[in-house]
Amino acid sequence: MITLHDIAYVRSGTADAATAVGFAVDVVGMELLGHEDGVWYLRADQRHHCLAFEEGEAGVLASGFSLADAEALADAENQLTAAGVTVVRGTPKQARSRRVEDFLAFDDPFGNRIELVTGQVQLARPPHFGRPAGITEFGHLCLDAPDVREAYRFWSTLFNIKVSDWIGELACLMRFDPVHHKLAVFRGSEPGLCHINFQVDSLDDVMRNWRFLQERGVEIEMGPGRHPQSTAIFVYFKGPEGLTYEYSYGVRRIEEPDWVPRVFDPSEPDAIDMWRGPTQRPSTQAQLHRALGA
Ligand SMILES: CC(C)c1ccc(C(=O)O)c(O)c1O
Ligand SMILES: [Fe+2]
Repeated sequence: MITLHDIAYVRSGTADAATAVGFAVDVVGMELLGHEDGVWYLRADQRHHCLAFEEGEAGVLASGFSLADAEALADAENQLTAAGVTVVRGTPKQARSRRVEDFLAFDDPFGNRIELVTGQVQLARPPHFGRPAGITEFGHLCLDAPDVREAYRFWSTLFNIKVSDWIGELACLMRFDPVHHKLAVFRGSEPGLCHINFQVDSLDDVMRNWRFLQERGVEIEMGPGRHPQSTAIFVYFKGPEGLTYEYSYGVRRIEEPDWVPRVFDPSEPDAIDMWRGPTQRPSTQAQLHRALGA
């Protein structure tokens, strides 16, 4: 089993770096750490970067996960190869571009490019945020896949991944540490990045960000709302070239060794946002009361 230590980064292509980077700094609130050889590095926490824009065609390029060390990386290569997964080792130049010591790359069963990295550079100083969005850390990434159950089988058989909750066959929320999820898979017709999440420091930060996004005319995709799964309060919004960002606050941790994943019904209005729950008395109760002359 391959032991994932943490999420590392999302690497995304951009045909318009100025707009993509400008949004990440001025709207999302990240720090532009710098750029080199056509790659722009955005920072949100101790990581050197958690979002890299690479000049070229727009669209997600890879999602990076960190492993403990070189031995773990070599072992991962052996396990993936034994499982019939084609593995490509990164070159020193490519590793430098990712600010990691070493890495390997492979595709999940749907064509999502995954990179396992060691020695992701960390910076001691706190980020110089583009604006005070209250970001505390890169929280999770959500991939698209046509078959969520198959995605779960892939991740849970090869990695230290457990499912925390299901939203039917629509989404799978997975963890490899006590955080409710750091990897999610959402049903989509094509591989891709559903969204990138940033944790913020307070409920006020979610709501202040929502107001800021509205005033900037940013497309709000969903929320503010509250996820019944992690109980986090969230807002999703659209950035340039279709990159969806999510701020959320209050993601729960799962400390119970005997946690049993729940299955939420995606046909229910409150499956993703518990604030969309019924506000009226269920019609059956109302009918019953009327019938009883209450
Ligand atoms: C709808 C998506 C996949 C989703 C569902 C639940 C949570 C959560 O409980 O925090 C998310 O962060 C999501 O992005
Ligand atoms: Fe999310």
